[in-house]
Amino acid sequence: MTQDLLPVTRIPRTGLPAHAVVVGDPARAAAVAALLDGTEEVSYHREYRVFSGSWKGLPVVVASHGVGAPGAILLFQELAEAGVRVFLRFGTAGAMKPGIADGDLVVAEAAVRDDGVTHQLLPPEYPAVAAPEAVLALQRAAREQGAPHHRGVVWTRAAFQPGLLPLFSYDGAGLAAIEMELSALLVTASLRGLVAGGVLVIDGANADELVDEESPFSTGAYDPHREVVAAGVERGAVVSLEALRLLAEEERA
Ligand SMILES: O=P(O)(O)O[C@H]1O[C@H](CO)[C@@H](O)[C@H]1O
Ligand SMILES: O=c1cc[nH]c(=O)[nH]1
Repeated sequence: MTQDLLPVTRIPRTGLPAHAVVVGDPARAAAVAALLDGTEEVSYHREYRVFSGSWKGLPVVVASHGVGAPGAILLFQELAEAGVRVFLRFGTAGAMKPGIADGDLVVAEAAVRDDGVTHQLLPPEYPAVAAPEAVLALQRAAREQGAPHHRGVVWTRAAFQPGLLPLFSYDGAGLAAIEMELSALLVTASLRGLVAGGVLVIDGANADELVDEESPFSTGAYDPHREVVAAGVERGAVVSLEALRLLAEEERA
């Protein structure tokens, strides 16, 4: 008999744990999953690679959603259909504020909904906010792991690089970091009464600031392939899993 699979990601409709870490890169999903006990690959279809296992006794899902919110939201929706109730996005991002260094973590309090998909689903006034308990669990886990971290509002933006049209600038708005999927996760969770948050490893400055005048498609110093970023990713993986454990502990209390 064919297993009952969800249509886009091909994850099973039932039987997944309720707590999930979601990441952009399928290779990062594998690296986070390698930290679990009893890791199993659940499915791997398109960019959506899904593992299950347990972190200090807590059953968890680790899944990749690829680059960009229109594709990522399909994973978030199907994981929610499959019974995931608590989501933490563990991604990479460009820093937008002085004092936030490469390899540091940014715990998101909210996200600007420039994601390229949720405006087709909801009025623009609908907020993308992280669950306060997720913010506090991530902050506490970062502190306990000794990971340099910050809290702030994140800009989720569909365009990674600028093109010919001028992009709106949030200069002066105090945003902490820029990435591409978080607001879609936060909105998905709010609409369904689920818990979501995000923690991002800084892999350079906002790519917009780094474009080489002579090569409009160069992202200059944007470079996620450095030791300082790899070290941040290692810390961030543990911080994400620990934060899920703290959230589960709080749910039981
Ligand atoms: O490292 P991930 O989780 O993919 O996150 C960031 O990296 C990608 C862009 O390089 C986008 O997906 C962005 O959100
Ligand atoms: O989406 C992203 C990720 C890293 N750096 C950026 O500038 N943008």
